[in-house]
Amino acid sequence: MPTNVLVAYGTTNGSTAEIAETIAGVLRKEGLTAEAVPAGAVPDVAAYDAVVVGGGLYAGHWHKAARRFVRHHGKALAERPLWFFSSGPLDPSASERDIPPVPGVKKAMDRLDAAEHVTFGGCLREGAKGWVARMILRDGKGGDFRDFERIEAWAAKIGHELTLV
Ligand SMILES: Cc1cc2nc3c(=O)[nH]c(=O)nc-3n(C[C@H](O)[C@H](O)[C@H](O)COP(=O)(O)O)c2cc1C
Repeated sequence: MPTNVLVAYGTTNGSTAEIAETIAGVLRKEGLTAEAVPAGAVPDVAAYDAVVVGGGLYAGHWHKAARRFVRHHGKALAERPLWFFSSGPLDPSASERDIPPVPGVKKAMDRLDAAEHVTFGGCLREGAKGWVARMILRDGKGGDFRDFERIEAWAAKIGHELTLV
């Protein structure tokens, strides 16, 4: 049976979900079984051999659903190959240099022995929830800074690492 990978994500406005779907799609192309699922909708990770967890960044923290997910499933996650990603910066910085995980995510990485963390650019579009989002958009500071080439390359690397096991 092919390795079964869960890509769990925490999102408010859907852009992290699209990153997670892209990662799962690349892993499937690599011959693995993979699905992207909202972190809050995963009751159990027992069926998965490896896990990727991603969250949108909000005020210096991972999205709440991603934080809860790693807290609730910590023991099982620590027993599996594990990767983290964040999606946040609304500028090209994430494509230009490595942006380290926010402190809470770094702590979870150390605790659960995650293999790697990557920060991808974020996305904020018209219709985003909340008054802060509306203010950012009003100031012309929104946009889509996700680098799907980089996302796909990262997913392919995970796929290779899992098929080597
Ligand atoms: C209220 C608010 C707070 C944010 N805080 C951060 C932040 O602390 N760091 C960051 O890099 N991006 C921040 N962002 C940008 C979001 O992380 C970005 O829009 C991300 O793509 C959202 O993911 P989602 O669409 O999956 O919810 C913030 C956006 C909003 C609207």
